[in-house]
Amino acid sequence: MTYDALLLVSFGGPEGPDDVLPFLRNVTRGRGVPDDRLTEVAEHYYHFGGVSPINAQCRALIAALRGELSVHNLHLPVYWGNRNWPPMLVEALQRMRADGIKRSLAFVTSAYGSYSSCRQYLDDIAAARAAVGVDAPIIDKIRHYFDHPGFITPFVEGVKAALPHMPSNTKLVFTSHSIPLSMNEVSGPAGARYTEQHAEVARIVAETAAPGVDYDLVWQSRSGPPESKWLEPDVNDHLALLAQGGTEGVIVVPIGFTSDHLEVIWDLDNEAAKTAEHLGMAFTRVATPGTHPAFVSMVRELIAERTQGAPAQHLGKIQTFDNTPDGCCPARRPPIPSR
Ligand SMILES: CC1=C(CCC(=O)O)c2cc3nc(cc4[nH]c(cc5[nH]c(cc1n2)c(C)c5CCC(=O)O)c(CCC(=O)O)c4C)C(CCC(=O)O)=C3C
Ligand SMILES: [Fe+2]
Repeated sequence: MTYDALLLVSFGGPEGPDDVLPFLRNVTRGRGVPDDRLTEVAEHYYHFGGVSPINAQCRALIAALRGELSVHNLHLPVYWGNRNWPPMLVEALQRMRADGIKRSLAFVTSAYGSYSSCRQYLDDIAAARAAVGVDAPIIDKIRHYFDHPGFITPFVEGVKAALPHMPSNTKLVFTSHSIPLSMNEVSGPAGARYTEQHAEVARIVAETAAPGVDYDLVWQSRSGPPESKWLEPDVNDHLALLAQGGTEGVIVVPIGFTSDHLEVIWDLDNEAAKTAEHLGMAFTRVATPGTHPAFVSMVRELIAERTQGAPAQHLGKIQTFDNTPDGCCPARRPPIPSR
């Protein structure tokens, strides 16, 4: 297959205080997220002047990708469209159509399966194509890359660099975004793909970077009404449990995320770090891939998989698809049970 463009698809985030509430409404439209939760999350954004770092991180990734592609003599224009805040997917597809793009690969800033981390991106791409209408470019999403060396390596390096500075009784704490249990249950053809893929990443990073050091996989940033069941334990509760058991330090590894956006700089660097401080534990948070050269090269390698049949690189042992087949994760989001 040949492609004439690469489209970066991301979440989007507010770029000033006036953007915060409209952005939150875009994200949670029809989702049953209570107002209390929105007010609380708005405060997290206001703490940073209403600016999420995610758009700047996308711009940095695009700049790095353009460099990477041109160094390798790949003349593929790079476009950018977000799901929830400008530049929106629709505008990106309109620009692509105006530029004569017929068929593009899409790299999504989420490495895993599940409705929220994969299918929702596909749904939003499909909706944007429908909105653009006739001659909208065809978009093929690049596969889940959770166990690609380019995603794993930055976390491995981060853990290795942190370990010598930590107390002897230190544990690794892998974290990702919590999702409703109902969403995890229907994720992937056999269910629980989201948690399985994360467990595999935690295992690979731990065994490579810190053999013999205990580790756990926990969840953060849960949303929805308090009564509904989401993946647990929460990172803060887990830190309390570790402290009770005599753990003196934690290396928190945010494997759920590709860049240091708000879930990382607020929910971990602020909330979880404070929790650790109250508990008297040393705390280090490892960087996300961001624009790490291995991560940037990974995108080029994933393109080569699709265009030149380059062998798929997988460090993990679980079966994954090269691409998301139609049957994978429900095309309609499983409802968050409401109160
Ligand atoms: C799995 C997952 C990822 C990782 C995969 C991926 O990266 O896509 C992710 C990423 C992100 N989530 C983000 C922001 C938000 N997520 C929310 C709400 C929700 N997230 C969910 C899941 C995920 N979210 C779910 C099931 C909800 C409940 C509502 C719904 O069913 O949709 C809300 C509403 C308020 C709240 O309740 O927190 C906000 C503001 C940002 C931007 C950060 C920034 O601005 O820097 C990013 C990268
Ligand atoms: Fe989210």
